Amino acid sequence: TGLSRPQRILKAVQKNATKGNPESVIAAIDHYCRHSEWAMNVGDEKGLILDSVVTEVNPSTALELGTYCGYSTVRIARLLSPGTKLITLEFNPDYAAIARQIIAYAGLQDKVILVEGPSGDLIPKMKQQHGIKSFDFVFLDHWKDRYVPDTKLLEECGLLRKGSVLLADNVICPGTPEYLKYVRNDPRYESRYFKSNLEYTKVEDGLEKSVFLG
Ligand SMILES: O=C(NC/C=C/[C@H]1O[C@@H](n2cnc3c(NCCO)ncnc32)[C@H](O)[C@@H]1O)c1cc(-c2ccc(F)cc2)cc(O)c1O
Ligand SMILES: [Mg+2]
Repeated sequence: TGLSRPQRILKAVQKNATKGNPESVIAAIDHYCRHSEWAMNVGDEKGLILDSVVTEVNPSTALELGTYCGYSTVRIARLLSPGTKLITLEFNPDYAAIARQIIAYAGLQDKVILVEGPSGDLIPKMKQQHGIKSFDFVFLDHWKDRYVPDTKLLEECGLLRKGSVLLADNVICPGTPEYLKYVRNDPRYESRYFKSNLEYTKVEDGLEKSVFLG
């Protein structure tokens, strides 16, 4: 039945990007998804907001929920200081295999730890498996109905500290109403909405940045 969409995205990277050049990998995926076929990457517009928050936080420890093809993984990892790593969780082995190749093509394999499996099982293992005390930065971009349970799990596992920053994609489209209620009503969070557009479209979407106050 031919190639999958992630496989076609990988081919576009191999054809149009320069090995070891993360900017060219990002540009190749954005060009392909804007002009050939849409895919659920955070994209170039929301990607600039992601970049600015990652740069501001300059995290020593970072977590991404939902790798998919690794587009936002590359965006985040390219901005990390030397010696720091991004842990990204992906439970679909086919997507994980593509993401590994895209991350490697960007030359960022040494800055990324891609762990295959469901976040619900993996989050409680972060301390003992990866020596994580807490996460400075978390990017939520997996199933939208999992943002609240996984945020609560991060709290319960003691993986958030005073000042940890959560950045959530798609809070308008497809939408995460429960999550917005949670972080906007809980006094332990200071939240702010960054208005943007759904990747590669003119439809409104945005990112919610929430600082855990401890
Ligand atoms: O649905 C969207 N994203 C989901 C991402 C899922 C990826 O994350 C992986 N994943 C999911 N849950 C978990 C999990 N844990 C939870 C389960 O145990 N643990 C580990 N990995 C997980 C999947 O395997 C995928 O790789 C979306 C849609 C639109 C959209 C907008 C408008 C439209 F018209 C159509 C679509 C736009 C977007 O930017 C979007 O992000
Ligand atoms: Mg998304």
